[in-house]
Amino acid sequence: MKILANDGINQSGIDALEKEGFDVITTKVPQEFLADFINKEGIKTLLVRSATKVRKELIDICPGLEIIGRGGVGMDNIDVDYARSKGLHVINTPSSSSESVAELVFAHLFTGARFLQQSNREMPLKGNTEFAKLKKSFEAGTELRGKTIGIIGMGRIGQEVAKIALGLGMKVIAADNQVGRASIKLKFYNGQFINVDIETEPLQGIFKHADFITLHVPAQKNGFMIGAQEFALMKDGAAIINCSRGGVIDEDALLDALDSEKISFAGLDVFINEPTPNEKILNHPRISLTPHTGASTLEAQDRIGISLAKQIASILQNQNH
Ligand SMILES: O=C(O)[C@H](O)COP(=O)(O)O
Repeated sequence: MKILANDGINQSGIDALEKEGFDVITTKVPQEFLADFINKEGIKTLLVRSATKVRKELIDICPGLEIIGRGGVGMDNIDVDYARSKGLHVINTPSSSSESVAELVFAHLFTGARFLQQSNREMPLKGNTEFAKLKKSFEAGTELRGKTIGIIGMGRIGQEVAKIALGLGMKVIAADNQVGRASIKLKFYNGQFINVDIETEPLQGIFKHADFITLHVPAQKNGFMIGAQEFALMKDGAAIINCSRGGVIDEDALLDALDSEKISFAGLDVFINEPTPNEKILNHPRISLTPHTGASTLEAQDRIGISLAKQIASILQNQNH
């Protein structure tokens, strides 16, 4: 049985699938030729990350498709309900990349707090001649320890962020519109068991008290979650990190908030359009940028590949019984 992994899959995933008897094709087929390829090659399982779109139209013209697998968390690139209504299996790997995304949040936080993006841009240009001047311009760095991080969205990734933050000595506050006001139990093991309860609170509390805000929510169906109004409610000099979905933050409002110094810095892994054509975002000295690489670690991609292989094998096993 042939599997097309159109956005790639790590070797561990390929090995695990081949062990189950699959033939894994990793050729990247452009979106416009995808349906033809699937039909011609008799592909029954299509694996994607976030780049390939699996919309109703594709599902309709590929009647042989049986399984759509998303190697990752967000399924906004797949018409999931429609696919399921047509009897297709749609699977994803919701817990495989949480740690990697959480670590990237802190990469952006440390970057912004210690001016790493400016250092990395400016040192090659003027590092030798203006070393002392550059050093002086980065003197207002801040520690994360002792600061308050506001986590919006306390799912798997939000909880991993909370654990790292606590380890760094930060105060954690959180909001989650799925659970409302609730107590979320964090369990972690670092050679000793530690249990910490986080009480979620309304968004307003996060805006008012957080020094750093990080977003861990799905793609928004009803417009931006963070726009000019929300920035206005934040603490002066707060920072914001978005490693969730692009449409969550209004990019124009973010640029205004940065330029008025309301917001000290931002870290963005996701953008309204990807790749982003927004030159102001790309060139802003106080935005740390990554090209949607939250889940792009060897470890996360290994776990993703193995999880997909296990789920596919189990679907087929159930079909054969
Ligand atoms: O939803 C996800 O899992 C992340 O956004 C990662 O997307 P990617 O697989 O395209 O890197």
